[in-house]
Amino acid sequence: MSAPTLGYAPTIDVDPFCDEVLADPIPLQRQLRAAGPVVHLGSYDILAFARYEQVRAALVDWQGFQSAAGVGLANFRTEQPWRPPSLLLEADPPHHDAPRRVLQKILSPRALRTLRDDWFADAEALVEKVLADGTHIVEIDAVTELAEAFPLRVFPDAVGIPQQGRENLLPYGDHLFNSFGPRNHLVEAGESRAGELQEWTSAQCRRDVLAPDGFGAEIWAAADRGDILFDQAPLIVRSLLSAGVDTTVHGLSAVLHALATHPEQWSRFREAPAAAARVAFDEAVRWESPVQVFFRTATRDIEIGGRTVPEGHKILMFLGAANRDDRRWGADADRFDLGRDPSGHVGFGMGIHQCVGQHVARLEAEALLTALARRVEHLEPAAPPRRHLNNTLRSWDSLPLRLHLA
Ligand code: HEM
Ligand SMILES: O=C(O)c1ccc(-n2ccnc2)cc1
Repeated sequence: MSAPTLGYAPTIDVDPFCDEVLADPIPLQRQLRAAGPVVHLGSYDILAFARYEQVRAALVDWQGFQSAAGVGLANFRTEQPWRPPSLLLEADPPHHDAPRRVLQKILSPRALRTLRDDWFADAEALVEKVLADGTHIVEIDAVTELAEAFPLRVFPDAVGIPQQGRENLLPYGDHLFNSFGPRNHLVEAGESRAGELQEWTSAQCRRDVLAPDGFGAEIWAAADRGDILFDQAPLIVRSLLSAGVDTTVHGLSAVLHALATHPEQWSRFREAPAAAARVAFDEAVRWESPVQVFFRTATRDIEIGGRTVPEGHKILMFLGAANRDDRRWGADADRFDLGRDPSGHVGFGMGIHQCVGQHVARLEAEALLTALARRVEHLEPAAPPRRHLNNTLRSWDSLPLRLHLA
């Protein structure tokens, strides 16, 4: 790679996708932020941003830092994508515009209002089921029994896919999020099933298998209206199946872990759960950043942070590091604090690609946390949690909790 033409970027040789960093990225995030506004990652020979200012600047500059060459390490200008590129995540305007407009309307807060009562009732039913076999104190694994169970109970039905094969959703999403990183052992472990999972996922996007009243059918109806092309409809349904489960599973795990390890915050939360639920979830997304990183590709030589990113080169945005940058969040950036205003965090991205499913995620969190607040007076870790390793997602495999019932 030609050296940047202006200034220099300090090199850090730590591999951000090695198991040790994936298990605990905080030390590397501190090192990257301290090194400077732009850092050269020796292990991949690319430039990276870990400070809030540069990450935000790159996210909103979609003309300078494009998504159409892929938002992972692989550069679609020179490498074949492992699956047909996303019409939203891996597209730039103008191609990005119509698919985005269609999903934005289908997943808007107003459109989700029709689901609110059902999702709140379902969250209560799930919490009752999980607490049923306990007396005053119940021990659970919050990952499998709550964080995975709730999205899988409500989201596939909301999309309208058949019951059969829904257990494929989590492994498909896990492989997808691994595939944004380098081809390491995590990607290799998922490759044996990748083809089968991709075929199953694509088969769920056909109009004839989708329920008549779900998000999937609404996407096909947009094609009937001419808002999108008919051959775009299945790929946009695929976006929902790719994005809609793993992300919320790990977002819910993040907020449950945060509240369980900050008991004073849980008491505060229970005083006004409806209002607190949204702040708690966004503060957990800032603090934990379930989606840790995304890449972009420079469309021209771009000056940022006093350095130049050469045209055609990939850059890596450390969203998690930006969300804990004390230049933006103050000296207590590392503290999970329900008294903070987390707005402006980049856990859902920023700009034209900002998460179009964020309102779905927030509604799921609000429903589950409100149901728990009603029945659980105190929650605490029952045993050390176990991290789930993924090239993009920060999450847990197991979160043993002890719940003291109200
Ligand atoms: C806690 C849960 C979630 C987190 C942390 C999250 C995070 C993100 C981030 C960081 C981006 C920006 C990607 C980029 O800039 O390249 C994004 C985009 C996106 N998200 Fe999410 N997401 C979550 C849940 C969801 C859900 C539930 C859905 C679907 C129902 C969804 C659908 C999408 C789509 C389609 C995009 C691409 C938008 C575009 O390119 O215009 N996400 N998400
Ligand atoms: O279109 C796709 O396949 C796709 C779109 C968005 C995500 N995503 C990432 C974070 N939130 C959602 C994942 C996959």
